Formats: sequence, structure tokens, C-alpha cells
Amino acid sequence: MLEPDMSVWTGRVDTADGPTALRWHQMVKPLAPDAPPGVVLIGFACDEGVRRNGGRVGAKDGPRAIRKALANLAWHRQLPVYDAGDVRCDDGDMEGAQVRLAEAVRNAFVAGHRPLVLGGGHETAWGTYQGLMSFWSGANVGIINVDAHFDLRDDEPGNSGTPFRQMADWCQICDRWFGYMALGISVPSNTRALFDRACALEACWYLDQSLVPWNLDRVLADVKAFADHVDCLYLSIDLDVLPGTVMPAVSAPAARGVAVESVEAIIDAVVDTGKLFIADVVELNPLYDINGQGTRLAARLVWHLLNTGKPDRKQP
Ligand SMILES: N=CN[C@@H](CCC(=O)O)C(=O)O
Ligand SMILES: [Mn+2]
Ligand SMILES: [Mn+2]
Repeated sequence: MLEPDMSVWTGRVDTADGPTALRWHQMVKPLAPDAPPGVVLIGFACDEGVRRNGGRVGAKDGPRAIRKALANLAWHRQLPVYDAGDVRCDDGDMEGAQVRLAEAVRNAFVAGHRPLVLGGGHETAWGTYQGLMSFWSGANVGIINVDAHFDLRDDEPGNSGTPFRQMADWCQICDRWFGYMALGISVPSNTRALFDRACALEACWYLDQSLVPWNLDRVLADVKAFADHVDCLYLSIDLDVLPGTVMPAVSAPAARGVAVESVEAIIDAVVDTGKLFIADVVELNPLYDINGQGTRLAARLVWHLLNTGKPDRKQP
């Protein structure tokens, strides 16, 4: 079992406001055997995928930075959140680290929890997926990748640009359906070869420029239709889908990107299906952050993922 470093979970204590004035650092517990069902945070502290992909390294510090930014956020959940600690990749053995991540994911499922993985570069996803498929082996899985990039590269060995091609290869070997929807694709950031591969794999996708608020209804209807065909959804959020102005803390910041409100609406639609079994949030690189804003936004999206459905209150 991994060992969480609970010293990151610190923050403000609002004693005067009573027992409901809680923040995450007061509620997140280390994962323990026999803990009641909840969400398990698993970090993947790995730079190797981005390094192999020729990107800007630093994503190994993403999991800790996201936890620190989550720590002071207000707690509004009913069900628990646990910290399982980080899978580390300090020796360049990325494939070994991905197997260890898969084991941590599987263990979380076996114990009755829902894993939420914090990357790491997008090579995180290949570990997440192996863990998911080792537990839900009979399930028809739909993959929704919110990303500026297809990450269907053919490179060997794998890197942060190959995880969904690795999943597609695995599905082909196992004679399984590869259900892949990519949301936020930037045409200038993906070569014709990648579009052709996505076509050949019968993937569906929406471009960054299509994910504008006034066009979202038809996109979200398509997300729902995709979900109708599957038993279980895996949501992978690559933070470089956001505009680089609000998310500079990634290896490849987006010149255009998809607005935060559209990403939140996608998250809401995915959660609403009731079929979301696992998610990962990847590519945060605190080295390139500006005033901590990208890290705060990453934490806010994680928070949103675990706090959907909070209504407004109209005046009476
Ligand atoms: N995680 C994936 N990253 C992109 C990187 C693109 C870039 O560095 O410009 C990819 O491989 O396509
Ligand atoms: Mn990606
Ligand atoms: Mn990307």
C-alpha cells in the first residue's frame, strides 16, 4: 500500500463558524482498510512521459500542488475523500510506475471506492486505464478525453502523447470495442496523421472552437448519447485543454483553448450520466504556473468534479 503524506492537508480553521465550517484539510483522511466507500485520490508523480515526448518536465509535482490547493477549499460533500498517496517514477521506469498505478486503482475499486487520479503527464492515463480494465473486465467502457490533443501517437516506447493509442492497441488485441470521444481538439496542434488515426479508430471528437457555450447543447447531447452505449465511463481531463491564459501551468499551453465554463458543463454532463467510474486530471506543471493561478484552477476543477449539482438560490 502507498503511504500518503498528510502534511499537505493544512489550512484555515473557522472555529467561530461552528461544525459545518469545514475545509478539505479537515475532512480528507488517509486511505485505510475497511474505510466506508468514498473517493480515493491517487497521485502519479511522473515526468517521464513528458520527457520522452519532448515536452517541458515538471508534472511530477502536480499531485502535491493540487492537494495543497484543495486543502483550503470548502467542504460540501456527503461522502468521504481519502488520500492514498503517490505512485512515483524516479528511475525512468515509467511502465513499472504505470503498473503500480494500475494496482492502486484496482485496489481502490476492490475496496468499494471510486479512484480519482492526479497526474503526472498524460501517460498517467495508461496506468489509470489498466487499473480500470483489470477490475471492470467485462464492462463496455467509454473513454472521454477532454484535451487539446488526441494523444494517439504511435511512438514506442509510450509517452505522454500515446496513452489512447495504447488503449486502442490493447482493445484490438483483446477484441474489445475502443470507445473514444475527444473534446477540445485543436486542429493546429494535431497532425493530419492523428486525425486519420482517430478516424480509423472510429473515434468521435469536437474541436476547441466547437465547445463554445452557445454550441454546447448539441455537444452535451452527444456526450449523453455516447454514455447511453456504455456500462461505464472513464473521464480524462488534460488541463492543456484550457486557454493558456488561465492555464499556463502545463507543458503545452493552448493559444485558444476551451473556456472553463464549457469544461465544467462537460463534467456536469458526464457525472449526470451516473456512469462515471473513474477520472484523472493530468498535466499540471507547477514550474510554469503564474502566481499559483493554474494550480488553483486545477484544484477547482477537481473540486467541481466532486461537487456537481450545487443549485443557485433565487430570491423568494
Ligand atoms: N500529452 C500530449 N501532448 C501533446 C504535446 C504537444 C506539444 O508539445 O506541442 C502531444 O503529444 O500531442
Ligand atoms: Mn493529453
Ligand atoms: Mn493535451
